[in-house]
Amino acid sequence: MKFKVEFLRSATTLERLLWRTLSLNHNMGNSLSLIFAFLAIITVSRVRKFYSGLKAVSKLPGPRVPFWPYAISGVLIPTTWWNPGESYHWINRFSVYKYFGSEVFAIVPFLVGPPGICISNLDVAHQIVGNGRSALTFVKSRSSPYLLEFWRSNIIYSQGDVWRKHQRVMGPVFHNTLWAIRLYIAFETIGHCFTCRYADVWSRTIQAYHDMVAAEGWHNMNVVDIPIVRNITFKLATLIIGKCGFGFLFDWTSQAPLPNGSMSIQESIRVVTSNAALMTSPKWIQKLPFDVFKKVGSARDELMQFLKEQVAERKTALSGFPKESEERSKDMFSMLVSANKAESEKLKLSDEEVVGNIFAMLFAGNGHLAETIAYAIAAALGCVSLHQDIQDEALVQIEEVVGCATIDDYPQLTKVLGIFFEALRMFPIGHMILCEAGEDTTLTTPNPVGEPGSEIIAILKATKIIVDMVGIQYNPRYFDEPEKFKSSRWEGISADSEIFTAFSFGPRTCIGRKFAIVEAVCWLTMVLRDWHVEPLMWPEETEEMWSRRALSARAGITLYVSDIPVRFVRRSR
Ligand code: HEM
Repeated sequence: MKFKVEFLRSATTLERLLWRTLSLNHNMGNSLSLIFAFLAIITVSRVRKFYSGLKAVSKLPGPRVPFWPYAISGVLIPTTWWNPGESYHWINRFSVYKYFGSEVFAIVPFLVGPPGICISNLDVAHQIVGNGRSALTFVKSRSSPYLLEFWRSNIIYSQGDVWRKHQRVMGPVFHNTLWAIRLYIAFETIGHCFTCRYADVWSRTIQAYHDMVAAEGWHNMNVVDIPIVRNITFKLATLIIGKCGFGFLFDWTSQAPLPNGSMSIQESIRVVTSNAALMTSPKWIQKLPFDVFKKVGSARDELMQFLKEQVAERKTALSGFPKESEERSKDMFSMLVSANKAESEKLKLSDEEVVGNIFAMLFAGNGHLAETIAYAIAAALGCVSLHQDIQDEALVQIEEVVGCATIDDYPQLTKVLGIFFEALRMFPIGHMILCEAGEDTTLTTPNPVGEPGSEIIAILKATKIIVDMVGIQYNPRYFDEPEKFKSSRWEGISADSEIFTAFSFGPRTCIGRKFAIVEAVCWLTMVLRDWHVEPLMWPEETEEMWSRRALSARAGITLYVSDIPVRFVRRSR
């Protein structure tokens, strides 16, 4: 009934006529005419949808396809010539923008989903995610309507004033901002120096490296084969975020059990992370009687409960004895709770929002925290394994910097930073930023290289906008020979520079950028200092064949890098 009312309200005269025919025929029981009328209505409404889609994107060139790539149908059907699918921009990264002769193209579906624009030009991207426009012109879009229900209100998925409220509390935890200083003064007894925060990430990463070598039994091995390198990097990432982020007490081998649960914290993080897409599917799917759904559901609920208890515990600790508070305040979770405590009642986050933020950072967004760093470091090892010369150059610098003892050495490790940046350029783990036009608007798109001037294109409200990080980072306008791994392109670019775009840019840039870079540079430094990293190849396999097999990825919530088998060969000292 609701459908009928809505349909008739928005239908054209022809569609109304067809609807009447359908109703009439239905009364007459003529099933053939019924089917015909039904198909006619569908056809007319889809044709109408298609033309309004073309209008919404100013008829920009691009694929005309049945499904929007991020609609359930578009995701479930594999990428083919008629269905772009989630990995379209990744699979076609060397050719798609060239093919359409522009850095902006439009996907217009005729069956399911909205029209959308893909962008590989930075000037245009800045018009969307940069400063300058009204916050309502382009808003963050959720790939699934169930996301908010699952992640609750948090910094990643919120907009406007709600986002500013989250940012106000979360920002100081990561940046040395005025708010942070205010907070530091207000809570001098519990405040923790902000450079120390990253020094903590650095020293714990070094510790994790040594623990890993001991626990995996590598200390007396000259050759170590690692068939799936992300298994190691995921363990590292979970450990570091667990300790520096949340103060959890686990190490490389020991597991920290959830209080009421059947699994450990690490295991629950792994289960939820690797099934994040499933958890954001409709409720009825999650209720299907499959073991995997039950396992993921209980991992999520137990973790959520555990985090709630942790908030309460930290609140008590913060108002307790200074000594006890000082201990607790060293992790970001406690900083978040105390930052929230410092806010006026009006701007405070509820306990549920605090948990929502922790939860969202652990799992939402581009996979986040553990998964993004794990995949990024895995990609760096894979890429550099094919470049012994780059490893040797990095080693010279590492040895000059004498043993990478402290975080003070970090700015001098530019070669290792270059390796990490270049791998993240080639494998942008946060592979796209999905927005949508909040109102009718325009975009100014520069003409192709060599043609001065620009063009203004009109965009209608609700059009999806994909800031394509893959497209940007493979765009020959910014990178010569983008298909080649050249870590030297980042020489002289500071770790904080927005020229490096893989962490996004503008007001909604990644707040964990420094955390991720410090951890990755530190761990890669330790590995490259002690080992040659080589591709672990099959017999008869060449480097080209290995590269095609092992250095691949697929796009989903994040860019899932494949197994990347590598071999560590001990350096002779
Ligand atoms: C290599 C690792 C990482 C990569 C490649 C990465 C990339 C990104 C990207 C591309 C965005 C923008 C997403 C969007 O606008 O849709 C983002 C946002 C964000 N990232 Fe990261 N990230 C990484 C690690 C981290 C870490 C370690 C943390 C936290 C400790 C973190 C916290 C966040 C948060 C909270 C946002 C949302 C910011 C906002 O909307 O205001 N990220 N990240």
